[in-house]
Amino acid sequence: MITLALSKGRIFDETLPLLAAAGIEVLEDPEKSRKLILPTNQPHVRVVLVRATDVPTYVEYGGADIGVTGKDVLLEHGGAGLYQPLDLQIAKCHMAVAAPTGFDYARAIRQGSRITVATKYTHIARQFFAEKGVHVDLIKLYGSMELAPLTGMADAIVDLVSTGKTLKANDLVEVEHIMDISSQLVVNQAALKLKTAPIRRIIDAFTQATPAAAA
Ligand SMILES: Nc1ncnc2c1ncn2[C@@H]1O[C@H](COP(=O)(O)OP(=O)(O)OP(=O)(O)O)[C@@H](O)[C@H]1O
Ligand SMILES: O=P(O)(O)OC[C@H]1O[C@H](OP(=O)(O)OP(=O)(O)O)[C@H](O)[C@@H]1O
Repeated sequence: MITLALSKGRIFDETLPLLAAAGIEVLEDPEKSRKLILPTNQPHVRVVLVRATDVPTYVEYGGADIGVTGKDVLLEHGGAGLYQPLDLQIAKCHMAVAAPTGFDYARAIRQGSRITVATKYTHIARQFFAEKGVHVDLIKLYGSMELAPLTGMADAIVDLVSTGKTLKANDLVEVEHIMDISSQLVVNQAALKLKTAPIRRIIDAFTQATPAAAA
């Protein structure tokens, strides 16, 4: 049995065409079913639905053999013990620093001021500001980061940006591009040794179906 960990929403939706390329069809719609283990047309392949932030943990501890997870989640998790063979080029966005228009971020940085930054991505933020030599107080949040500067709790945020609509709707502007983000295939190292052939088949099919491989 091969167990694949996915999160509901964009990761599940954008992984479906890759699964199709591997001849795998998920037999139930996660938006309609309350099941957490979904069968596929291949009796030896199943999908488990977990929180996006839990995908690396499931794969690390063998709850799943393989998984699809954002680079953001992977960097926060640390990626310990995970084989990362492929950037799938799906769920693309970027990590950015954003601030209210009224906050002169460039000036604060120039003057070496200490700034308060709210984010779900504390590892990425800490490393980014450390490399820039910026003094930051980080406030860990689990969602709705945009609210922090609007309520006066933080000077800026570190969050994911795709269309920029969320920032715009909350009167925030992007002031730094930290890194491009896409989703990665992650594999449990022990599973790769024990189930080499079926896992390799999936990696190869996904590789063929990703834009990078086609280019
Ligand atoms: N607006 C976006 N556009 C494109 N990709 C995105 C966007 N937001 C997030 N992503 C990517 O998709 C992944 C999954 O995001 P999703 O919104 O499904 O989960 P989440 O709500 O961040 O996680 P959790 O449920 O664990 O809090 C993220 O880790 C990121 O890599
Ligand atoms: O630049 P945008 O296109 O507005 O996307 C950015 C938003 O997407 C993510 O959130 P979430 O996954 O909750 O948002 P979504 O699923 O509604 O895009 C992220 O945390 C931002 O809030």
